[in-house]
Amino acid sequence: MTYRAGWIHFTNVAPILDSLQLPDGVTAITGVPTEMNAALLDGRVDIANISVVEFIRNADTLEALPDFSVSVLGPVYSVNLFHTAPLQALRRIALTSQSATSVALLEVVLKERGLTPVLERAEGTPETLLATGFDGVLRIGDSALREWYAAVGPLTAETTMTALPHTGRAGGQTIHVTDLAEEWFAITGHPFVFAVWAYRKGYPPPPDLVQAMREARRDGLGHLAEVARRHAQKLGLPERVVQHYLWNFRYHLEEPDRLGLTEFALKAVPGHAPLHFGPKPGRAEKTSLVSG
Ligand SMILES: C=C(O[C@@H]1C=C(C(=O)O)C=C[C@H]1O)C(=O)O
Repeated sequence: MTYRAGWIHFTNVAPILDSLQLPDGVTAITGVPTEMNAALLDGRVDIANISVVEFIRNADTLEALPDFSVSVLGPVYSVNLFHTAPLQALRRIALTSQSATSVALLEVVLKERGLTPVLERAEGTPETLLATGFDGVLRIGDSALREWYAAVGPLTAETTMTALPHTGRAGGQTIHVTDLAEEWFAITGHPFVFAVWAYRKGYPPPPDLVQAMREARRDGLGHLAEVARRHAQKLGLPERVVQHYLWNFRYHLEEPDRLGLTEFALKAVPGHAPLHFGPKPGRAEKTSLVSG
């Protein structure tokens, strides 16, 4: 029988997915987070790297791989609130329909800061939305990374990504950029987990798929400069920017990531069912970070 995978194929998972060789009997489709969340929940795929908040909301029916995630400690660069007024003064924020986790993270951040702007789903670029009655726009993924860099770049030989300003220009106006993972770090001191690889309980992926994913991740992280070069071209961004962007992710769901996940689950989905993870890989299956 075929085992069906659904991949959110944003650039941030390129170090895992680019060199993944699917074993025989495994098929894959791709889509944005909300599409892959729905595909897993309504049974069109058997495993997907889904929005972590959907994993938490559906903890009674889902389980996740114990050693895979898309996490960061500090800024992420691609989950951004673009705004024209200061954060404290925002009245109306447009939400991307691609995201579940980042919407929930925005709600947590606003609550922690005691802010109550109106949140509405609306599509478009930050420029067009900010010109049509919204004073904040939430964006995720590759387009958010590009829009962030267009507003606050360029990166010069003397600066680093973390030194880039949080204010820039777009469409002739001043734009503030609030990185939601950086906000999370300021509030909690923990990493933020955006995605986990989840499947329906009792229907785990075949071991050769998981092994292939571990090998692909080892290969991707061991050749990060090449992955970054390829994707810099696709994104139309400098290689240094994409290399820093990718190097900054944590893909292993380690103890600090789990602490961040537990805290987010408490804040975003109070009363959720216990979270379940598959068995950790045995010694023989463990893969080191560097290839060779
Ligand atoms: C960091 C990101 O994480 C993604 C954000 C998601 C969401 O907001 O629901 C889901 C999966 C993640 O891979 C990003 O897209 O920029």
